Amino acid sequence: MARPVNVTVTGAAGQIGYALLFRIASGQLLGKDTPVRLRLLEITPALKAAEGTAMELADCAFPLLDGIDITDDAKTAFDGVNVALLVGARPRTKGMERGDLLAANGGIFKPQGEAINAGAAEDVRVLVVGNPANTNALIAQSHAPDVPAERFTAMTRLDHNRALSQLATKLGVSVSEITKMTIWGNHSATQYPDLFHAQVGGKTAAEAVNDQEWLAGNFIPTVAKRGAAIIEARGASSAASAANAAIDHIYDWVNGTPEGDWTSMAVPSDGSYGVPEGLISSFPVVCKDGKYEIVQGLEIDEFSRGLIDASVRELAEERDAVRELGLI
Ligand SMILES: NC(=O)C1=CN([C@@H]2O[C@H](COP(=O)(O)OP(=O)(O)OC[C@H]3O[C@@H](n4cnc5c(N)ncnc54)[C@H](O)[C@@H]3O)[C@@H](O)[C@H]2O)C=CC1
Ligand SMILES: O=C([O-])CC(=O)C(=O)O
Repeated sequence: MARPVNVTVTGAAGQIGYALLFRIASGQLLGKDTPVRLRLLEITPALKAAEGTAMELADCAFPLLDGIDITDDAKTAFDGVNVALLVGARPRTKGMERGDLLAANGGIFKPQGEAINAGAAEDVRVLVVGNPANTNALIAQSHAPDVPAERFTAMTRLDHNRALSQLATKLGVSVSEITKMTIWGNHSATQYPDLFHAQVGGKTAAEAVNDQEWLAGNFIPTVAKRGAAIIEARGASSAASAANAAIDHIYDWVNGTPEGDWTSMAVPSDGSYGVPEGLISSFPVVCKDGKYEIVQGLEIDEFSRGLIDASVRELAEERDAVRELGLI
């Protein structure tokens, strides 16, 4: 049996945490041969609830679960961490301005970035789920100068999976018949799900759909606003589907994307496709040998260009706002 991998989950007592931890412990994050040691980071008032979840994890008797530690101290939580899932964040509440939200999250992601810098394992991989995910990842990354920047990523895999599902339903095909879906930009309503490079039945998805009105007026807004639609329907934000996407993101990063396919991850831009260097923006990526690479050379038409630019502009504004607040 391989050596146990240290997986830290922040916000472990929250709703995504509850949907995520059991799947990690059962081997779905890293594979059926890899034991995991879980570290749960919570704020002090939520430690008791995290203990309850840990009791339930114990009651599952997962053979791959090597141990569980619970803490409210970021330094302890990230000491020796191999996979860091940063889920806990400060949600926007009534009357809160955008700047207040960014500042409150800065108070979470700055110390967590510092703790990752201080104690993480050499091979650490970080996925930020907590919103605003891309900018929270940027804050954490900027406080971890000794960790390679590309190890900090943010989650757009839920958007990617939502896009696959919407397209499959429209075309009456299985999601497994669709490859090369891409989400560009920010995990927000400005994101751009791209059907001009997705493939289905030997054509691009845009050709297979052959309905620009549906693509622009229905598909894109449905995917981009799906989070809000779930909140409206469920009375709570997406949790199981978000946990599922986090599992997919890390699993593919570690084990590779399937041959001939790619996935979407928000990663630090190297300037590809005109996205300013350093912004943590969603791109098509291929994962291999435990690393990801941004897919190069895709032709971007005027329609896609405008939508990618708009989402990237929003990311640049968020970066400028956190810079002004002294958070990066
Ligand atoms: N990127 C994506 O696609 C998605 C992101 N999200 C975001 O994920 C985040 C978590 O969602 P839920 O689990 O539903 O929220 P939740 O409110 O149920 O749980 C969040 C947990 O984080 C904890 N927390 C707060 N500050 C913390 C800190 N400094 N350290 C450790 N834990 C801390 C809270 O005590 C709480 O238990 C939210 O920001 C949500 O908007 C949700 C769905 C999709
Ligand atoms: O809006 C939220 O809090 C949840 C979210 O990110 C999503 O479902 O995409």
